[in-house]
Formats: sequence, C-alpha cells, structure tokens
Amino acid sequence: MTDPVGVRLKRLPHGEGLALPAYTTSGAAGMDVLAAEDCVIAPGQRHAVATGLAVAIPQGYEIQVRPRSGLALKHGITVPNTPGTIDSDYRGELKVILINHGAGDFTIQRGDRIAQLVLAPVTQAAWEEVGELDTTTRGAGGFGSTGGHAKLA
Ligand SMILES: O=c1ccn([C@H]2C[C@H](O)[C@@H](COP(=O)(O)OP(=O)(O)OP(=O)(O)O)O2)c(=O)[nH]1
Repeated sequence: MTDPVGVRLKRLPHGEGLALPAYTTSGAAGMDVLAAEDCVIAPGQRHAVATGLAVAIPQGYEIQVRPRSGLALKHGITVPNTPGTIDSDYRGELKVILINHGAGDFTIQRGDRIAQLVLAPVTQAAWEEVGELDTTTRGAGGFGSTGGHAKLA
C-alpha cells in the first residue's frame, strides 16, 4: 500500500461533532462517510445527503463516492451516480446522492455511515485526433459480443 496522501478538510457548522470519514479496517479502500442530517428517502426517491464537510483534494487526485454494499443488498440504497466524482477544485459541501430502490421508506439519522469515499489518482487525457484508428481483433464488437451468458446469445 502506498503512503497516505494528505487531504485538507473543513468541517462546516452542521458537521460539528461528527466523526471524520474513516477506514474501518486496516486494508479498507474506502472511508465510511457520515450523514450530517436526518432525512427519510421514500421508495424511488433520491436525496443529496449533507456530510457537513468540504475538502481540498490535491491536484492529480479525485475522491470517488461509492455505495456501501450492506445498504445496497439489504435495503436497496445506492448511489445513482456511482462513483460520484469529487473534483480537486471543488470547495463546496461534499454531498452523497442516494436513491432508494427498496420497498419502504429509508430513514437516515445524523451520524449514520451512508457511503464510502475512495481517494484515487487522476490522469487527464490529451486528445490526439486522427483520420483512422488502428485495427483490432475486437473491432466494433461490444455490448455482449463475446457472450458468456445465455441471455446474450
Ligand atoms: O456525488 C457527488 C458528486 C459531485 N459532488 C460535487 C463535487 C464535484 O466536484 C461537483 C461536480 O460534480 P459533477 O462534475 O459530477 O457534476 P456536474 O453535474 O457535471 O456539475 P458541474 O457542472 O458543476 O461540474 O459536485 C458531490 O458533492 N457529490
């Protein structure tokens, strides 16, 4: 594992008193992030949940907002824009967009761990426009062209 990368973080007034996002085990890839508000998400509805945090990610990195598998499996709660992208130049409040694919209301209490944050390196692309692309075995085949499931045949 590489050395940790410092990320400046500011607590917003409604984030006071909450634990910071944290790795729950030594090998965890993501830090669980807490809700800074109480809310109820009805079936089929979405909500951008406040975290009470603003960050300054070093240039060359992003933070990805990913669902928690337990909430997804047991309650149908996921992140519709997964992985949510927190840009290095964003200084607003970090919010977690959640959608309720479950059958009942989902109640979030301030302090609940609602998603996980993964710090990841970013490589920016520089376009090199050409008239023809190189040929490959795959060519334009995609979207199930290699099979692997009866329903794709
Ligand atoms: O789950 C998310 C996704 C985004 N953001 C914040 C940080 C991010 O840097 C900014 C913009 O996100 P994105 O680029 O995904 O949104 P957009 O819809 O393209 O908006 P914009 O035009 O502001 O870039 O919104 C969050 O707080 N949570």
